[in-house]
Amino acid sequence: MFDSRSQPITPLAFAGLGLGLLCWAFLHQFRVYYRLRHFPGPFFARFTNLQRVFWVQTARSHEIHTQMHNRYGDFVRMGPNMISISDANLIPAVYPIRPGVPKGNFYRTLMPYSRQGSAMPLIFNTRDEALHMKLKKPIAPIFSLSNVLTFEKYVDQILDLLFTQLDQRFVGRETPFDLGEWLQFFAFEVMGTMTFSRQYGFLEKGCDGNGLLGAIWNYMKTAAPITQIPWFDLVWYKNPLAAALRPTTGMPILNIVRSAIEERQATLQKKPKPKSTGDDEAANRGDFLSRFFHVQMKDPSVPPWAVTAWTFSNVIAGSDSTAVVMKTLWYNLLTHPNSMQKLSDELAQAKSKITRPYPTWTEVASLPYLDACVNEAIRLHPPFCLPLERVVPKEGMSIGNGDAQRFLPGGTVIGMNPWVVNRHRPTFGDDADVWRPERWLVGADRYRAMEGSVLTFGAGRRVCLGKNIALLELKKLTSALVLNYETTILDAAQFQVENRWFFRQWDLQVTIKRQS
Ligand code: HEM
Repeated sequence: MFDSRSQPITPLAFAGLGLGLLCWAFLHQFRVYYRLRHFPGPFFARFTNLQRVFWVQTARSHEIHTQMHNRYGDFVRMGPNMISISDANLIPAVYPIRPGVPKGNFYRTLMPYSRQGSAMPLIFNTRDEALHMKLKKPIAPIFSLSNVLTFEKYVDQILDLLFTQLDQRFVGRETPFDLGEWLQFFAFEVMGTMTFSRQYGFLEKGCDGNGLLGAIWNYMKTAAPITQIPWFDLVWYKNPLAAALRPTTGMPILNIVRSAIEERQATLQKKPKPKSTGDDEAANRGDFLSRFFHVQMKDPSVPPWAVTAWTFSNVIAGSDSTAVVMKTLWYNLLTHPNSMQKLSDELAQAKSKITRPYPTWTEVASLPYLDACVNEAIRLHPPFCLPLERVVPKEGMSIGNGDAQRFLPGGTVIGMNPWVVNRHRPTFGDDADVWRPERWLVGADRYRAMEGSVLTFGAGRRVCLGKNIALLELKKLTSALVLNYETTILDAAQFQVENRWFFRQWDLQVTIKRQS
């Protein structure tokens, strides 16, 4: 009888095995190269994603992606299996409302990972379309505009805190300070208060005292290069051995969320249980956390960890992103005195009386110039600036019209970079790179066309859930600041940007006085 254990492995067998592996690797690489050979792109992108990693590490990948599209056209092969698309008209094809074009592994790298458990899926990062619906459907109504307005009182509360601090620390002292940092503090405090009625203390202390903001930035910076080679995430970060040996980057944020939830759970347990779960009205007067608990109580199909996932989503997706747009908006208002003057005149001459010191949403929501400035800032500086990746369904799909139509085989990763799309010249004009709010004031049809072509909030099935909250904050904060303060930028050249997938800015040094 043949006994394999007794057969020594000969050098010849080794050589055969090595040769077999080499052939397999070669054929695999050739197949990967061949599938997308029709798409133009930089040479190395046909064979490796490392170039994409390198681009991210330069912190200027938005510029590199723009150059690539200028050079190669609307469809660019940026990796062996990745096609980047730049034509704003193709947004509905790449990001359809229907299911079937799920998010790619890019998003797995953005899942928080803890030592206790595995990666936590959030509405934002889950690739599983059924789970996405399960998480999103029960809470989507909370984010509708009418519901969001029930959170307006929280914005006023934080505006009050911001103004008190600005008055005490900077007004009348000619002391320069980083307005960008204070806008970030503001956005975080608003989300913390709306979400779990807690302030982090950034505004009161005037700094990132507990290191939360640093931790979030670190989390984004660590994840950014890995998003381009997601397999590496499993080897280097998301496995029990790696997690046991070093702290995971998402931990401090999760800890704050968990402690707020535990505190609330303890309070709820002390209270007498309601006779029915039907008191929607009472629950909907509270913060997000009370509404999330209410939703969970009413719907047994909601997973037990959903409240943590929803709460974490609010903190991580809703604070820094809004702050980034605020910073761009303020940088541009301060460096374009003409825009500042127009906005100030609009507020002064508004037909309906504007409440001081904090205008209400109803008073400012439809002021055309304010709206144009907000839209222009949203267009010019998207806070998430790498292609938002999706996976082509296995039957493949055709994208584009006429001669420009391309067939993408199943499994191909496709995506559009909001920075590139928002500067699509045929859509936004030849001056797409510059601040010009007036482009939004040329009629309803043009406005709608441009609005549908801005990718800052994503699009389709996975479009941002918190857009109404962001707009509420942006319009209220901007109008309140313009009405109450006279702000002067010190040195516009100091303002810097850094794109690590999350695309943030630094150093918006200003001085302020109270408006006379
Ligand atoms: C100016 C501010 C904001 C910007 C630019 C922004 C941008 C985005 C983008 C680009 C996406 C989709 C990403 C993709 O396709 O991969 C997204 C999704 C999401 N955003 Fe926002 N966001 C902002 C504010 C907020 C706020 C304030 C909240 C919540 C309070 C929020 C919650 C979410 C959630 C839950 C999703 C996931 C939606 C889904 O997958 O169904 N965002 N956001």
